[in-house]
Amino acid sequence: MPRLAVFDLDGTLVDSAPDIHAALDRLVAAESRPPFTRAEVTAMIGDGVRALVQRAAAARGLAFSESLLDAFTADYTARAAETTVLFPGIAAALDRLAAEGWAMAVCTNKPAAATAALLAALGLDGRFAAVGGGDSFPVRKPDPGHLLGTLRAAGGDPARAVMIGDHRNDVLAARGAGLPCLFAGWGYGTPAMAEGAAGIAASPSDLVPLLRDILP
Ligand SMILES: O=C(O)COP(=O)(O)O
Ligand SMILES: [Mg+2]
Repeated sequence: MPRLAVFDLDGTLVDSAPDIHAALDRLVAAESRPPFTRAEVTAMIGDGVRALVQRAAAARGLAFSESLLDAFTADYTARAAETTVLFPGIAAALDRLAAEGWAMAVCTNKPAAATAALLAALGLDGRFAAVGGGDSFPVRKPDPGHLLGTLRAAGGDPARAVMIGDHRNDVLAARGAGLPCLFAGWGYGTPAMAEGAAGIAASPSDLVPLLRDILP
């Protein structure tokens, strides 16, 4: 069975904060509220779209509602790939892992529809053996069931798999599932969130050697 690398999406494979930021600004501008700073936005990413919109609404004195969530989700899904790109070095790392026989999957708290649209726009839709979105299973990260469900869909073996992510939720899901987690230090998380990770990759160019160390 091939080794499996399970990647988080936002802040790990893709720099999606600019499009998330733009969509949040459009949402609150419609309610005559001022825009966000990038730091405010990246601190709100990681627990899925409902938590994101709840945090954004609270930060701008708006009442959270299902219609606010639906408005954000529809707008963001349609425009998720306007400025979002892979972090520099990710394409080369994925190519290298594929060449070395690794299988790959995505486990993200971003809803599956926006995830699929984004991966297709980036030409990555054929790359992954499975994509587990934030609404693909009854649970999501930090619940290990999200990671284990994605791993199972990818046909992976938990003893031959590594999670790579930039948030505490990625480390917690991996630990709960009994997998090592490699922390993506270039993402939106803070250094404290790496606690419990098997290692920290400072940049995407460190990914392949560190993954080889973790799973020879
Ligand atoms: O949608 C989010 O909140 C974060 O998504 P991620 O799990 O890909 O980082
Ligand atoms: Mg992330």
